[in-house]
Amino acid sequence: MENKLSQAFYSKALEYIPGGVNSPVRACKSVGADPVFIAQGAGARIWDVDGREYIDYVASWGPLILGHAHPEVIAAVTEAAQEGTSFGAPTWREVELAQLICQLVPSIEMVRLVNSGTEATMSAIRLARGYTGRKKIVKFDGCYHGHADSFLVKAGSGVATLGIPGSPGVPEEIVANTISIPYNDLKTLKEVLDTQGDEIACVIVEPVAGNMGVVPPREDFLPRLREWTEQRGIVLIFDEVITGFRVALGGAQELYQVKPDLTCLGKIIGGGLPVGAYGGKKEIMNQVAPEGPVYQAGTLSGNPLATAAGLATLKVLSRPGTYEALEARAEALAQGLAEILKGLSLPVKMNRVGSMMTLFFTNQEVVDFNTAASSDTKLYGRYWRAMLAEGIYLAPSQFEAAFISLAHGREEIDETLNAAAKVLKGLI
Ligand SMILES: Cc1ncc(COP(=O)(O)O)c(C=O)c1O
Ligand SMILES: N[C@H](C=O)CCC(=O)O
Repeated sequence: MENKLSQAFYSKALEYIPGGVNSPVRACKSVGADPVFIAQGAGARIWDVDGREYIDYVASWGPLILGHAHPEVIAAVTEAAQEGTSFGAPTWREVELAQLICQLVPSIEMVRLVNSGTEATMSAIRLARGYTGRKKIVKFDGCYHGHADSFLVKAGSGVATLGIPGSPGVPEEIVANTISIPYNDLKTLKEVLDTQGDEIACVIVEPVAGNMGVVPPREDFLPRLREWTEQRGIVLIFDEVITGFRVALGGAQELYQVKPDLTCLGKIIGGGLPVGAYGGKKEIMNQVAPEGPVYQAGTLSGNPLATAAGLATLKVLSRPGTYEALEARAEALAQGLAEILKGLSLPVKMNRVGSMMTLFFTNQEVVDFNTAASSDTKLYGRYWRAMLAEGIYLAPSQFEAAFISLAHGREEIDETLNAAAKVLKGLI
């Protein structure tokens, strides 16, 4: 594979950027490859700096649900940029975006915009602690909530990919207040809530896990979580940074009909520009400064370009039939892959919720991090490299999701299935 320019950029990057990348999973270490440097994207496709074309299932790790360089998003960002890129003062698009989020996400009555998913989750747990006057937080093994100190305990995504148990630099005193328990495990959850409930400020959960690969919630997991936290005055936080506007217009809370107290958003609401948000019940959100005492701020928060891209994206997503179209494409891909796998004796399990899916290279049903971790990551690496050679760009880790966008049409799905048929046969 001709990749001279990617190699040259990577060599230079290694001199100036730790590991040559600005986020660890991009380094492709776990799939035994060097990163491909991307030059441009359009619709479902991207091109690397050496001119090779790929069908993209990373979608910037989820934000690009409309595909790359969607004309309405580009027009909105261009118009906003011509008016000025940042003011550090209130602007009208922030209010429009906040209103739209409150209208579309069932549990959100008020929302604060920030610059990343990490800022959103970090601020949400501070708010939950401030509101309840309690210190402990509960999270689930293999879920990833960004890289704030409190979350770097048995975390998913790059932390799981690189096999890092926690992180040096995170004080023990901080993570002593983080309890991490298995996903989908109601028995352990009940025990923890029964024994430590009055010290617990919040439970934070990915309502569909995406950062240990895709793991759907068991049928009673979210309803019990809601019921038991409410009974104990614990704030329930849905981290919908991936699932927000992905699995339904109103996110996982709409899909599963469970309302959290606070919701964290990011990715799609920025249409590919840096953004995050946390919102929920007015009674809790009113505790945020300057209305209340819980401090949180941001120089670029509510940025005109990011809010313009987010508004344009949400407007397209709000059109009738959008999620049905997305589901049809994802289902076609999933069915095609299932057909291919049926004829092969490969240890592969597929998990999918709407337009997010993962092929786990294991014989076990994947319901939590332990079962996800039973995957043969070396085999995934072989699959990834062979798919890349066929022009299919997948997440360079077993513990991530593949994202289907509205730009993935029949042509892209068929090309992907042809490649997968060839590659999966070659793995036997
Ligand atoms: C569920 C979830 N929460 C939080 C984050 C953190 O978001 P960001 O990378 O924008 O800080 C991510 C992704 O990185 C995520 O997938
Ligand atoms: N899984 C992460 C986010 O969802 C991947 C993004 C990153 O850490 O670079």
